[in-house]
Amino acid sequence: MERAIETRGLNYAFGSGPARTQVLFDVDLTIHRGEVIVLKGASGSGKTTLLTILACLRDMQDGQAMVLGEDLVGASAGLQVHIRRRLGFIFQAHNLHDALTALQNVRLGLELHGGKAKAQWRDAGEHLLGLLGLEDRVHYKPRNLSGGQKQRVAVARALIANPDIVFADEPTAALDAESGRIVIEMLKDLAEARGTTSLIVTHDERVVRMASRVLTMDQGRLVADETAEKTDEMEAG
Ligand SMILES: Nc1ncnc2c1ncn2[C@@H]1O[C@H](COP(=O)(O)OP(=O)(O)OP(=O)(O)O)[C@@H](O)[C@H]1O
Repeated sequence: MERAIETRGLNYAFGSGPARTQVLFDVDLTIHRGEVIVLKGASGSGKTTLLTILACLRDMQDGQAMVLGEDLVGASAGLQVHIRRRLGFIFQAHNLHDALTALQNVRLGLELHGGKAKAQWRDAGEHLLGLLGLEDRVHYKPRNLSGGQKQRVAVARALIANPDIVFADEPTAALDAESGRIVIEMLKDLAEARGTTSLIVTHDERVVRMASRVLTMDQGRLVADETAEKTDEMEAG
């Protein structure tokens, strides 16, 4: 199976000199295409730090990491941008643009990519917003949307450009149970249909139960790696 993410001996520290605090220790991780993975662990255990390194939002310091076949060690700013174009981001602070409607905000997710033809993005954007239960909010501006609705717009924006890996940090925190389930189901459908990989940092037990694999961090180390039993299908081959 093709690898989406691979790390070996990854270490990371904040600060320098006497203020230096190491927050990631010797992280070894292999994630294949099409896996929907939850990363959990106590507050401060290093989940967000690991996520932002793998998402090329933070420079590597020590160890090895490959993302989508590209080496992050010594990666130039240009290479980091190239990798980031193949990623989707769903963060808690959804950062929607106030002056734009829901649909226009979703379009922003494409501007870095320039992938889809103009006529298509609109349909794709409306389709995604519809799947997320926002068909009657397509032309609303963020100030007229609830927190959970804004979060769903951010999900659509992250997915519009067909990313190879989706990085999500507490994507369901602002959502009710049903909306949260829909978002995770979408990520699972994309995994199935396109081999999209998702790495989801969450404390939400409902999300943990839906993941195909659950990684647990404790004080900067990966301490557990559990694969959910496949009950409804057999592994091909
Ligand atoms: N910019 C920073 N400067 C210094 N220390 C930081 C910085 N960002 C995070 N840390 C520290 O690194 C450690 C790991 O933080 P991180 O945000 O990765 O944890 P987390 O597992 O995502 O926590 P949470 O579940 O609360 O979001 C914590 O001790 C935190 O205080």
